[in-house]
Amino acid sequence: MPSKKALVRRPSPRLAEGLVTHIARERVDHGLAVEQWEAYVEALDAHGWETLEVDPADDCPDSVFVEDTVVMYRNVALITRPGAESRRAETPGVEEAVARLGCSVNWIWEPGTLDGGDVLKIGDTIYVGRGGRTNAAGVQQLRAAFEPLGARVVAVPVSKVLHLKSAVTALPDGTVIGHIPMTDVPSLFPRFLPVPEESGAHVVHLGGAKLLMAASAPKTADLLADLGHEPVVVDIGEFEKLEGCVTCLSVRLRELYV
Ligand SMILES: NC(=O)NCCC[C@H](N)C(=O)O
Repeated sequence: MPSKKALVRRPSPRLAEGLVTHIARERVDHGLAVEQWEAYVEALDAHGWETLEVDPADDCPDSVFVEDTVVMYRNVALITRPGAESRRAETPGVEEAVARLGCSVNWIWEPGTLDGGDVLKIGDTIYVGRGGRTNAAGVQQLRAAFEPLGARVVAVPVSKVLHLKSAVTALPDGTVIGHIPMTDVPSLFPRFLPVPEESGAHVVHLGGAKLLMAASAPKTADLLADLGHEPVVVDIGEFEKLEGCVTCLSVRLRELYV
């Protein structure tokens, strides 16, 4: 059943201590980050998404990146076991939120690790990045959770960026977009469109032709507009300093059974 709800989570007061793995640490302006987060939430609201705030996890610096804590397929919520130990305390609040929404709940268990940012769904194909945060046991558990429901799980290597979706996301027609220098094996995707900027690889389909994108990728926004898409641009610069992107600041719930 189609639904248009999105989980978001207010930035922790400790946001500036968030993990940084592939880039140099830069000072995060907390006040500006909160303003950017509010504008991001407003952009979802303005395009018909009912945003639901998961209870804040103030002791968890990276908790705003809520996408990493749960993977949705149909109305099943797979609670992850984040690859970074400092992020594991983020999951109980998310579990409670999805259970309240009537989702069936499943879990990634030790020794599995999996971050939601490593999971890209295109129809019933679920690409999963095996990289710094998601291990082989996590991939197997993802398969076991969703293949019996009709999904096909395709594992792809990720070595150049934090998560699979730091490298690639998909347009509404299923074309995968990515910045070639950050993508391990572009040929694994049946239709691949290279984009000129690293952050241009990140889009959230808001509905219709609208694509939520970061302000840091103006050339890619022009490219996508020229192909008939309608970029909706938000500045998420403070989150990009922590390797965040537009995809990881929300979890879209499109198939709740209500
Ligand atoms: N899915 C995502 O792209 N998540 C971004 C997580 C950034 C956070 N600083 C982390 O390293 O876990």
